[in-house]
Amino acid sequence: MIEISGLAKKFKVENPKKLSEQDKKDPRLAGRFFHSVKDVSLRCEKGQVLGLLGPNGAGKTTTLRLLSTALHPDAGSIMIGDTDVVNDPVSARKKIGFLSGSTGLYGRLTGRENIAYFGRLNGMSEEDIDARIQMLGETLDMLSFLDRRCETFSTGMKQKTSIARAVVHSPDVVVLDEPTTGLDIMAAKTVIDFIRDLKSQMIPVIFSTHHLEEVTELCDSVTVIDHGETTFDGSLEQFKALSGDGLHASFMASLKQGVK
Ligand SMILES: Nc1ncnc2c1ncn2[C@@H]1O[C@H](COP(=O)(O)OP(=O)(O)OP(=O)(O)O)[C@@H](O)[C@H]1O
Repeated sequence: MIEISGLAKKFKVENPKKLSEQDKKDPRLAGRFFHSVKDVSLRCEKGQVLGLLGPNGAGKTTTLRLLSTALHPDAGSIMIGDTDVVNDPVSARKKIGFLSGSTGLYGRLTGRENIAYFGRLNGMSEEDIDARIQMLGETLDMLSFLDRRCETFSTGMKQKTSIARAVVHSPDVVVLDEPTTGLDIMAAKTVIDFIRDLKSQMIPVIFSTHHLEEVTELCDSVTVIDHGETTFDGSLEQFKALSGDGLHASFMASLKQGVK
């Protein structure tokens, strides 16, 4: 189970002139600080898939980076089971598989070498790494290109390799930041099937997306973040019930109504 409550994170704005026009007008900008995440709470039970939705700049990536220990929050708590992520990030990191939108692969290493390197960082034996890569290679349909250098990879090949790398150590929970963005239909389907497979193993998954059809297909619960605050956190059924007019209308309603 993953439980986040009252999460907040602000960034010091070094050069206000460099802010985007959207950020300059954003009420989260206060003096020299931009309060990217102001009050985010969510809950994802064992074996559930949670879809994190929100407009551009809402604070989804910042929330997921806080959850994955890449950032330290200013306020709030994050629990994975009985592990306190904020106060014990080293233990928490072993439990989390995190796909960030920005992690690069080592271009001169093969896909297999990139994944194996992370396995070693996580203290896995060579035997376990080999077996795990074989399994992930099959599930993510990567066997045909695993032994090529990553610098030759397509976007889809890179994303599959990044996902395999994120979960090589068999984490208890998986956190994916926009895992299907930029992928073609076949690669996106493989990633969706992979998330479904994690769910069947009772591994909770939190992923951010702008694709509402992925939410219908995969999610048990939905959290909407708007301007750094949770405006909806509930089951897919409750989310659908926000409007009788489809998921897009539910999303719009979740922003307007500020339903908690
Ligand atoms: N290091 C930083 N310094 C200053 N502002 C930041 C920093 N990181 C993020 N922000 C701002 O915080 C806000 C939230 O950003 P974040 O990337 O979390 O949004 P998002 O919901 O993931 O957006 P998108 O859907 O576009 O990926 C944005 O306005 C962004 O410009």
